[in-house]
Amino acid sequence: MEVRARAPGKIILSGEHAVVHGSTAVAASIDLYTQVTLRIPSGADSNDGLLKINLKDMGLEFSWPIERIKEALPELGNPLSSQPQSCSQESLRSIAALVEEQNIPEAKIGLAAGISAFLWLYTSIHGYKPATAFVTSNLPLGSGLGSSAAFCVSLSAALIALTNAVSLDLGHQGWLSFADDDIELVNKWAFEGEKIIHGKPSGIDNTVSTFGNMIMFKSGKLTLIKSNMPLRMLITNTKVGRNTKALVAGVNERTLKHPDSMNAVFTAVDSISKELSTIIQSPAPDDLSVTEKEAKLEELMEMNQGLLQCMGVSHASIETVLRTTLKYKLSSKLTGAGGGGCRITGDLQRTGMLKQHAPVVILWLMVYGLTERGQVERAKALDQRVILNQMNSVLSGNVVDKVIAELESCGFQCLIAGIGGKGVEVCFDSSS
Ligand SMILES: Nc1ncnc2c1ncn2[C@@H]1O[C@H](COP(=O)(O)OP(=O)(O)O)[C@@H](O)[C@H]1O
Ligand SMILES: C[C@@](O)(CCOP(=O)(O)O)CC(=O)O
Ligand SMILES: [Mg+2]
Repeated sequence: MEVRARAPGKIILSGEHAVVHGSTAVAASIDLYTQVTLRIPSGADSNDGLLKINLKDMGLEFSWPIERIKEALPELGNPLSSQPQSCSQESLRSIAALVEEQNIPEAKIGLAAGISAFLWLYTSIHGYKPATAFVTSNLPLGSGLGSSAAFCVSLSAALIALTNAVSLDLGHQGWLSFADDDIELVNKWAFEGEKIIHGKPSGIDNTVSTFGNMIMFKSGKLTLIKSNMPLRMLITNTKVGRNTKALVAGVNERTLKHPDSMNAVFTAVDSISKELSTIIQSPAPDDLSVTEKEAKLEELMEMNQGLLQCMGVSHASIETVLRTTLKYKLSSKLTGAGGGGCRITGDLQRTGMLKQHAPVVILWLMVYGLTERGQVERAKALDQRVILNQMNSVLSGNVVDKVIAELESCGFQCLIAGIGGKGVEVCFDSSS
């Protein structure tokens, strides 16, 4: 039996961190994916009695004899794929021991959290069957683009697809979406994996990776957003080390210290996210209102960035990007967990879960109408005369090309992402 699953990364347009404390956030899927191929051998082909995970991009493979897993996690003998289970502290300790046995290279120690999530999800859904999971991704890990969620969602989808808990057309050629109830199950399992990687996730990342599109999310509930504006994002990767779990814990600590002030910050973020989603969804009756909407979105983004600074999750490298884009009158904000302020605490330090790893932070800004591709789209959407006026002022400096060149000269990486595409899909057809 073999299946492939792929799930997208995401950007958070507003509300990261505050969403963990109950505020509204807005997020969209991006066109970068993690893909998991799961092979469960049948009959004589026993896979040497091993459970393996092969991280193809990194050239790393980890494996455990099934007997060793049985001994470490004896309570998982009767897996219930239709009932997502949280990993208990006791199981987490046993999993940490299984991961430690693999001697993950020190430079890649951040992978320990992902490998732990794999062991929990696999054994909870399939029990003690030998199998191999192959993983590839074009998302940078630990960057704010939701690689942890894309990993958990694609893994959960592949695992669930090979059970009786869902009904999928095995003869279907090409990529296939789940039915409504089944996709909820994938999302719930993925959330259990995210808990192992993030500690206290809001669930926004796994939800947007599962359902795709653009979503508004608050306290576990999602509302799909239909954007009436073609948005494109310039994403800047500062390549500064950080870890979501540590940053979320840092915001929590600050909230315990200053509950009233921090709650006021979270309330302000809630209003920003709601206003942002209203603007994105409102119909654009004329050309001017599109420009006005863009200006308002930029202002809201700038306000959200200020509040993220209040939460203590900005970083000197992020400030450098903000200053650089501001020179060109473009606002930016960090997306995802942010950067800096990593904190290592005793118990978790042992498992390597809180150490810094794959070093990147992402920022974004709207580039609709400012790149050549954006201008073509704007030309389709707006009156030609207005476009020419706008293009003249914008093109005189070719703003986006200049800002990209300057950001890259600081050592940052830039990419333009398409947003709001499909969520998780599976494929049983090895030819596509
Ligand atoms: N393709 C992958 N293979 C293995 N582990 C992964 C993969 N993608 C993500 N992870 C796990 O998720 C961690 C990064 O998650 P996180 O700190 O939340 O940042 P982000 O979700 O923004 O990329 C990695 O260090 C690793 O443990
Ligand atoms: C900071 C947070 O809001 C988003 C984290 O995103 P990422 O793991 O940095 O991609 C945490 C969460 O919502 O679970
Ligand atoms: Mg994450």
